[in-house]
Amino acid sequence: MLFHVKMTVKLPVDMDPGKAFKLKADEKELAQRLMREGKWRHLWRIAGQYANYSVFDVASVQELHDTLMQLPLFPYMEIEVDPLCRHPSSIRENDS
Ligand SMILES: O=C(O)CC1=CCC(=O)O1
Repeated sequence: MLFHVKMTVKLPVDMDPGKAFKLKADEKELAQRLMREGKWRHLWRIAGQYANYSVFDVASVQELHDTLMQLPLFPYMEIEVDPLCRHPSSIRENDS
């Protein structure tokens, strides 16, 4: 199942810089593992914002929820999720 996810990061302005650095490093490590596993298909920066558009490919809504909740930055993100399905006019046969 494919999901389009918008993540907007809102770190407290007074967060300790060392803590922020560690959170971002841990987030990157987990994100790259999920990308290697094929679960985090796309990760795009939204220009001019501390936010991203991502596409996740997971087995269920529950797996998406569990995955998002384990992200180190989860407590500091606003997350919007849209489920995706195939568009009948798409020419990309393998994009399911
Ligand atoms: O910087 C972001 O948009 C949040 C994030 C997601 C994966 C990552 O490494 O950072």
